Amino acid sequence: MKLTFDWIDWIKTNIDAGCLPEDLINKMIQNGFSFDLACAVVTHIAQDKQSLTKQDASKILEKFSLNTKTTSTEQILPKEISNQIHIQQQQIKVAMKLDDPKVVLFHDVLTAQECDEIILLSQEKMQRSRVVDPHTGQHVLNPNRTSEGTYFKVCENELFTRVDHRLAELMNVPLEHGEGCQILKYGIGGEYRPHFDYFDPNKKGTAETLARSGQRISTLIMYLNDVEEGGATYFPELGIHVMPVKGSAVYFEYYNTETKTLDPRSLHAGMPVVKGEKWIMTKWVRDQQYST
Ligand SMILES: O=C(O)CCC(=O)C(=O)O
Ligand SMILES: [Fe+2]
Repeated sequence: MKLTFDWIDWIKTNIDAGCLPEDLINKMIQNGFSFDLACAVVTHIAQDKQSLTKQDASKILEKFSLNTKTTSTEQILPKEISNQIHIQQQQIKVAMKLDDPKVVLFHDVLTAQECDEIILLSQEKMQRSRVVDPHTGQHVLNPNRTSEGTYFKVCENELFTRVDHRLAELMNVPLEHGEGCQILKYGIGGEYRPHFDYFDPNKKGTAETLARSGQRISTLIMYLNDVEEGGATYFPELGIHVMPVKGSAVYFEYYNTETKTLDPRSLHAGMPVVKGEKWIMTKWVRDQQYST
């Protein structure tokens, strides 16, 4: 069970009303919290007799979310209680959030200038996109993915040092768990048919990457330009279309590190571009340190 702002509020209200800490701890355990976490949070709040500001509650949430962060993908994005996330100088806006499965739409993850700079740097080194063949593990051309692409190693230059650190903080994962950002460009008719970002553990070709860097757990797709028509990222199982807006991004999770289960509801597609072109940047995150 995940600690939320509402739970902190509930504990404080009941402590102030004279309830016994033991009763609150029991209630939390009944709701799926671990004994250790329930004890730690209730004791912490009971010790402070002051009134609790929203800022205090956020601090408590951060402190105790960190303790449990790596045990479950539910712990990703602990700062989502707010409609804004302040990272570096960037004021990232939380525009929409689906709890289960977790899908979050962000605005202003990248500045317009960063988007333009990334496109410019990528233009020089574009290649037709390849996918990992699940049978052989080789990178092969695939008709399901009619786009051109390139990638930048983690912290490859000054721009990506800044951006990769920002994305690690936003996705609440260690920098080293992120793959290098991948850039894709789709022309008219270009698309990426429905697929999963996680690796099928039953396929021979994925064994090597799974053994080396672990499973992918989450994705952030960032839109580097406004597409004139078409080009939405579509989640058919959820009925969600994310329209490309320059600087915005869609985040989604699909691997529960506690139960080791993959979530097929994360099926998604890049819909065909009808007018204009579409540029995106994707960050995939592993459950272990990523190495090539
Ligand atoms: O083009 C899109 O909107 C989807 C891209 C995608 O699925 C990916 O990069 O994994
Ligand atoms: Fe994808």
